[in-house]
Amino acid sequence: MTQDTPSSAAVGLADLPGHTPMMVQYFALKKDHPDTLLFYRMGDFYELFYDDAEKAARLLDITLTRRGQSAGQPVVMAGVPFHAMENYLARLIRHGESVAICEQVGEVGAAKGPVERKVVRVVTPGTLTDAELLGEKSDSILLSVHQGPRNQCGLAWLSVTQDDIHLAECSADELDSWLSRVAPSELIYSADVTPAFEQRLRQTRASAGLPMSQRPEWQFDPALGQRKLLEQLQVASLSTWHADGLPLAHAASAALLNYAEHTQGRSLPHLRALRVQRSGELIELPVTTRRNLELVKTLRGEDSPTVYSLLDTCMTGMGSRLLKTWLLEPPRDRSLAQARLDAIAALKGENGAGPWHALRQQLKGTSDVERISARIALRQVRPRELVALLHSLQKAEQLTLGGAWPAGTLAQIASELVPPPDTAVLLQRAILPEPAALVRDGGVIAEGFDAELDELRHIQTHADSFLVDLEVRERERTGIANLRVQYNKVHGFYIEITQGQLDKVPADYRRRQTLKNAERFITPELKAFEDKALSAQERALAREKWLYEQVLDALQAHVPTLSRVARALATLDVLCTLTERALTLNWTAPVYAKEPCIEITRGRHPVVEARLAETSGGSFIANDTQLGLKQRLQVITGPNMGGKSTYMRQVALIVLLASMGSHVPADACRIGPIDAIHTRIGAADDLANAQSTFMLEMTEAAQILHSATPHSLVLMDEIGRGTSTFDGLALAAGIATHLHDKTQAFTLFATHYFELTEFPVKHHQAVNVHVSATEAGSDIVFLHEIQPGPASRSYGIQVARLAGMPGPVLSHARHTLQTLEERATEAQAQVDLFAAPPAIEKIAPSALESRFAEIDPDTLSPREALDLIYSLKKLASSS
Ligand SMILES: Nc1ncnc2c1ncn2[C@@H]1O[C@H](COP(=O)(O)OP(=O)(O)OP(=O)(O)O)[C@@H](O)[C@H]1O
Repeated sequence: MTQDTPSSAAVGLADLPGHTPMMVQYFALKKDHPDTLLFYRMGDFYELFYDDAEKAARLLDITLTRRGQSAGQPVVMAGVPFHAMENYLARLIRHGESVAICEQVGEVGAAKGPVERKVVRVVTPGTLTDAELLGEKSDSILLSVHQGPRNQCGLAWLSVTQDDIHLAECSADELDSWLSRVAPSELIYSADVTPAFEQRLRQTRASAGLPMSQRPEWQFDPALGQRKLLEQLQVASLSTWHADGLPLAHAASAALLNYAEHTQGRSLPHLRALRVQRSGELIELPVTTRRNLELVKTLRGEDSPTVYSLLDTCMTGMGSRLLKTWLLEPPRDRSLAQARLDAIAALKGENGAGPWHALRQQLKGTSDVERISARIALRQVRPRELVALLHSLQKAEQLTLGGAWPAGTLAQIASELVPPPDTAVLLQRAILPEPAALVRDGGVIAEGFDAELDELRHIQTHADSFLVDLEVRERERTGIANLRVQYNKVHGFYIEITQGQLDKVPADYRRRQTLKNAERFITPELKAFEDKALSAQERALAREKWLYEQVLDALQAHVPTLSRVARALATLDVLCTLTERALTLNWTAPVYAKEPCIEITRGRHPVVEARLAETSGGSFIANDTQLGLKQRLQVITGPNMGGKSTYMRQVALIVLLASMGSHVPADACRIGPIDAIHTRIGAADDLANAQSTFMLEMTEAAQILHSATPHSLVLMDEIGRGTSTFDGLALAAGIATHLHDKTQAFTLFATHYFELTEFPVKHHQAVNVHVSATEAGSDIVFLHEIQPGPASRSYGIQVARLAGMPGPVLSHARHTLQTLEERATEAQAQVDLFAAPPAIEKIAPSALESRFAEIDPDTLSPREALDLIYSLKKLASSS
C-alpha cells in the first residue's frame, strides 16, 4: 500500500451527481479507505469497483467488466467469489496491498435502498491473523516509526497474533540496523516527517520492498501514546517495564495501536505486555551479516540450506518462530544464554538419555496456541481451532506431569504450562469433536450443551420419521399408491401426485406447482409442519451462533493465561530442539569467559559440514581458532577454494550460536563478551540502490570501521579486490591497520594480497595463518587446514585448470606470471605499506582567522560588537 495509489474516490467519480443508491453507499465506505482495495460484498461475491477493480484485475488476473451505469458512466467492476476470498487475499497481500473487507450487516429488504454494509476488517501485510495468510514459521510485524528532534527516532512494533508491544528509541543513523532486526512486514510513519527522513526510511536496505504508509501526524503524539499504552495494559504506570520516559517510542505506539485497531475493527485486548529494547542489549547483526552468514536465507534468497533450516527441527510453528528470534536476537548479557544452556544440559541428561526425546514426541501435533489465543481475543477463531486448542491444552497438562524439573528455566516453564482452569472442560462440553469449518454453517455446538438447541435439533431430526409417517397415512386416505411426500429448496414440502391419479385428490389439498406429468400439493398439516421445521432450522443456526459467541466471551478472561501457556510450549520446544541438534550433530556446550577471547578447538561450519555429509563429499576438516588480547587479527591467505571464507564464517557462526545459548559445532569453545558481528564478504552489485560493486564494498567497510569496537568480531574477505591492484592493496593495508590499531576488534582478514602477510611484522596483535594445499603433479589438492604462517603461493592457475580453463589460456597465464614475478623482484625498492601517513600539513591561519581568535565575545559592549563587525567585514573584503 502506497500513498500515491490513485483511489476511486480520489479521481472525482464520487462527486458526480446521479449515482445509484448502491454506488452512493460504496463511495461513502470507500472514502474512509482511499488507499486500500475495498472488497464490497454483494451476495456470493466480493466486488471491486473502478480503479480498485482495474488494479485487482491486473494483480489477480481476473476479468474486468463494465455493467450498467451510475452517474452516466459505465460501472467498471471485478469480483471474486466469497468462498475463495482467502486465496485472493493472500495474493494481494504478497503484492504488498491492503484490503478492506466490507460485509452486508443489515437484513436484506429490512429498509428501502441497499442492505446496510460495514467494513469489518482491514487486512494489511503487517496485521495478518489468518493461518492461511501467515506462514507457519514467520510473523507479520507492524512497525511504527516516529521522527523526533535531534536526529532521534521512536519505534514501536507488534504482531497482532502475539501478546506484547515492543518499544525502542534510537538515532536515525541506527534505523537500518533496527529495521533489519525487527524485519517488519509493514511500516507506518507520520505524514509530517521531513522529506530527508522519508527518503532515509525508504532507502535503508532493510526496507526494500516493504509496504509503507503515512498516517495523520496527530496520531504520533507522546501523551496520547502513553495514555493508550496505560489503557491497553490496564496499569497506572509503565515503570514495571521500564517504559516510562520514552516519549518518542510512546508517540510511535499511539499510531501503532490506532492502526492495529483500525485493521481489526476492534480493540486488541490480548496485548498485555511491553518490552523495551535498548541498542546495547543485543549483539548487533547488521543486514550484511545476516545475509553473508546465510542465517535465514541463502545468498540466492532461498530458505535452505541455512543455519536456521539446519537448526529448525521444532515440533510446533510457535517453536520455529521463537527459534528464529533467538538466532537473530542473541543477547549480550550471558545470563540468559547460560540459563538456556543449563536447561539443555538437563533435557539432554547423561549421554542423551534425558527427557528431551519423550517431550518432543509429546509436543508433536500441538497446535498454534499462540495464534489461536490471539484469534480468540480478536473473536476471529474458528471452531476447529478451538478443538485443536483443547487437544493442545490436554497435552500441555500432561507435559507438566513428566517428572521433577530442576530449578531454572525448566521449572519456570513447568509453572507456566498450567492451562487456565476449566477451559478444557468448557471446550469439551461446548464444541463438537469434529465441528463444521464455519459457525455460519451450523454443526459446531455439541449435543447436551444447551437444551434449547437440542430441542430445535430434535425437531429437525424427527422431520424424516414424520414425513414417512405422513406419506403412509395419505396413501391410505387417498388410495394413491405412488403418492410421494418430498422437499425442495424452492417450493418447500409438497405431496406429488401423477397425472393419472389426480381425480383421487382430496378437497383439502392445495395446488403448489404443476409439472408435465404430475401436480404438487400441500395440505394444512404439511404446511404447519413445514413452518415448524424450517423455522427450527433457522433458529438452531441462530442459536448456535449466539452460543459460540458466549463461548468466546467465556474464553476472553483466559487469553493472558493461554498466551503464557503458548510461550512456555514454544520455549520448551526450542530447548528440546537445540538438545536434539546438539546430540545429532555432535555439538558441544560453549563456555562464557569474562575476558575478551574467542577460543575454538576443532570448530566446524555447521551448514557446509551437513552438506558434505548429505552429498558424501568427504568429511569436514575441523580447525582451531585462537583470538585474545594478544592476538586480535588473523591475516588469512591461501588458494582460492582453499576454505578461507568457510573458516571465517564458521568462527562467526560458532560465536553466534554460543551467544544464543546453543551448543556449537566444535570440540570446545570459550567466548568472551561480544557486542557485534560485522562481515564484509563477497561482491554483489546493489543495483537497486545504484551502487557499484566497489562502492558497496567501501560503504560496507566504512560502516564497519565506524561501528566496530574491541568487543566486535569482524570478518573481512578480500577487501580491495574491486579496484586496481595498487588502489586495492593500499586500501586493504589502511583498513587492516585501522582495525588493528584503532578499532582493536577481533578480525579475520582474508586476502589475496601477499604483501599483507608482512602486516604482522609491525603489528604485534596480528598473526599470519593460511589454508593449506599441496600439489600433486600439476593438480592442486585442498587440505582445508588452517596452519600458522603465510601461504607460500597462490595456486590461481591450478584452480583455473580445475575449473576447466582451456590449455592455451593456462600456458599463456603461466608465462605472464613468470614475467610479472621477475619484474616484481627487481622492483623491490619496497614501499612501506603500513607506515603511518605524514602528518597533515599545517596551514598558517588567515588574517581573518587570527582576528577571530583574538575576540572574546563576553567582554564586548554592544557598541564594540557593532564596530567589530564593520572591521571584520572590511578585513574580509581586503583579503
Ligand atoms: N574445512 C573444510 N573441510 C572440508 N571442506 C571444506 C572446508 N573448507 C572449505 N571446504 C570446501 O571448499 C569449498 C571452498 O571453500 P571457500 O569458499 O571457503 O574457499 P575460499 O578460500 O574462500 O575461496 P575463494 O578465495 O575463491 O573465495 C567449500 O565450498 C567447501 O566445499
